[in-house]
Amino acid sequence: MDEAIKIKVDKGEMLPLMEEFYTIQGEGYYKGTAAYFIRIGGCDVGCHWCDVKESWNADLHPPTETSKIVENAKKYSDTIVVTGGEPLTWDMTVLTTRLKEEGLKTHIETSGAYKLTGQWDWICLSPKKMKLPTDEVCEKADELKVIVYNKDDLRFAEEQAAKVSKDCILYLQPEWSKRDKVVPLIVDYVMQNPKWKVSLQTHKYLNIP
Ligand SMILES: C[S@@+](CC[C@H](N)C(=O)[O-])C[C@H]1O[C@@H](n2cnc3c(N)ncnc32)[C@H](O)[C@@H]1O
Ligand SMILES: Nc1nc2[nH]cc(C(=O)O)c2c(=O)[nH]1
Ligand code: SF4
Ligand SMILES: [Mg+2]
Repeated sequence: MDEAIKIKVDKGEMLPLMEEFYTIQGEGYYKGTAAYFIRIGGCDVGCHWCDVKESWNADLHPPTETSKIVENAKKYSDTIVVTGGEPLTWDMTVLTTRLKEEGLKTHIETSGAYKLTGQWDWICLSPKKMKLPTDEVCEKADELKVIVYNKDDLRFAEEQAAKVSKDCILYLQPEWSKRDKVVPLIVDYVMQNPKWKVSLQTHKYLNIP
């Protein structure tokens, strides 16, 4: 990569943009709400069931001026969901400062594995066993969304729930390919442990991005 571009990416003035789209938030607390999604490339957490593996290699996604991303996003929605890849791979300060200057609500989807940067109105923390979330993101998370691939993920979910604030909303979300097997487990678990709620990837049922 050109040295000048690399410097800008390091500062968050440019970001490797994979895709952006206006859709309905499919998951978690804001499920059903229209929002503009900004998907930033780059992730080395390595979830074997990740549904956007094409996002992992940041070099495949064009470094894009952060101000251009914001100028475009503001045309679509007052709620912007920043996802990836793992957005906290990058410094989110410039992106979120500019989004807030435009009066937009900033939401993040993150594993929390890297330093929390940026100003967020809503943090969706989806922790992963391979790279655990930082203490700071656990304290600040508004929702905890644990993906359930097998039974051990319920144990992991409780372990992670012990680290978030008392107001954090707790979700169990079936891993998509295992949904037929794990949905009954989740349903039973939530009835037995009603501090948890079910989250489904409703956009996949609706056939929207
Ligand atoms: C693709 S990730 C990107 C953001 C960030 N890297 C993270 O993992 O939170 C967006 C959300 O999709 C969830 N997710 C990814 N693959 C999934 C799958 N196969 N089934 C269910 N949820 C999945 C993640 O746990 C996360 O909550
Ligand atoms: N509709 C829709 N809702 C989503 N919520 C979180 C998503 C993500 O990939 O981060 C996502 C996504 O990819 N599409
Ligand atoms: S952390 Fe997120 S983007 Fe990275 S591999 Fe896991 S689900 Fe995919
Ligand atoms: Mg998705």
